[in-house]
Amino acid sequence: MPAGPSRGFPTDPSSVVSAPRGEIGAEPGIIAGMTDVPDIARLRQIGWREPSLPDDSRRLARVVAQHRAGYELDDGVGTFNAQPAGQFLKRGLDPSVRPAVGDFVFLDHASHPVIEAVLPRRTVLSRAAAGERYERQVIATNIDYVMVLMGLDGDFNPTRIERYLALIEGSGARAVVLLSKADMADDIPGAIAAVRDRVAVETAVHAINTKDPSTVSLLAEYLGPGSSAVLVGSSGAGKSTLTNTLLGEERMATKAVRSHDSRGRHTTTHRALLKLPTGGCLIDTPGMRELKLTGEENLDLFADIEALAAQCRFADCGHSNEPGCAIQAALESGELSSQRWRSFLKLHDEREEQAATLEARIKRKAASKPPVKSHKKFRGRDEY
Ligand SMILES: Nc1nc2c(ncn2[C@@H]2O[C@H](COP(=O)(O)OP(=O)(O)OP(=O)(O)O)[C@@H](O)[C@H]2O)c(=O)[nH]1
Ligand SMILES: [Zn+2]
Repeated sequence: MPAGPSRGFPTDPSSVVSAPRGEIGAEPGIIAGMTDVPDIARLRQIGWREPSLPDDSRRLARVVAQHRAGYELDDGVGTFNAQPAGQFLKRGLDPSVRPAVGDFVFLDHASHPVIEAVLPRRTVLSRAAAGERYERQVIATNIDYVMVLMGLDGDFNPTRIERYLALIEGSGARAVVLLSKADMADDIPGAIAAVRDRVAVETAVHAINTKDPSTVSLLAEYLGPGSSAVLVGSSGAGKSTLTNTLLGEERMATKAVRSHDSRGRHTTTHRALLKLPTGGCLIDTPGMRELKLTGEENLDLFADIEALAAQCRFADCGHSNEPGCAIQAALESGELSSQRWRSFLKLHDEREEQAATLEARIKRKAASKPPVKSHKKFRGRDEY
């Protein structure tokens, strides 16, 4: 796993994706009526980890939301809207270099600010996206902790946790598993053991009651100054309730879950960067809330299985009844649990299926003549 939050923020200016200054919307002559450059303490609250400010006179802010019409930013003083520079609107540009939620960006000083550059990202959460090419869609950047929330009620499903972790793997962010509704569970140690069986030893697993204010102190180690976290998990898992508890106030609408399947209604309609009393921040984007498998997750979590498979006598072994199958041997000896093998197969099948769908879509697209599109208009990523 790549280095986590302790990793420094790269500030090598040569790696900053930059648009030529003043290319679009710079509106020379309009001097912004802006507040002072925010100090480091304010930036810390929005997740700035560097000991100092970058040596650049431009305004620094963080992207907290992306709308069809542009971006919403927070500079530690307040939120405001901004447009991307022309550089980011070019057709054919790899979408992953466009500003994304979580990015620190440089802006010009115009009254209608323009994002001129995206600073290097310390972590990138992304998923595959269907397009003319096989591309990555950035979900959020510069996230230190992804808190995977799962209720200890009908929602509890250790296999799903494994799948979330596969998605987080490789992002640079660390996963923290939070088993909510501990106050309603009968067998907490059993549930924790079931999860522990499926996650890396270094992954933290906590059982919590999201309504209990003492969870704040339990989670404080992840949410200190300069830290950025996101909460993910299925609807009804308790993300909004936990957010309220962490904020110490009722900021998010929560609704009772439907009793037949323990799933909640999707009650969250906004996305934002929330500054927590513990000093860190929570990025709350609907797109993050239910991470979906895309067909491109890496299967590093199953490196042991890949290693076993490499020992099979035949390179194209189907791992069923081929002679010299190392997987079958490991299943027989108990070295590999059948449950873990089934999880691997499930994830693997899902991945293949998704990849096939994506490929078919790309082929269909290539076969049909591309429509004439205007590339002048800013077209944001679809809202979720
Ligand atoms: N007893 C108990 N109830 C909880 C806990 N966490 C959440 N709930 C309840 O579960 C329901 C759903 O919680 P939410 O916080 O709205 O869930 P969510 O994950 O934000 O759901 P979406 O906004 O739909 O994604 C609410 O009725 C909460 O009061 C917990 O730890 N213990
Ligand atoms: Zn085999």
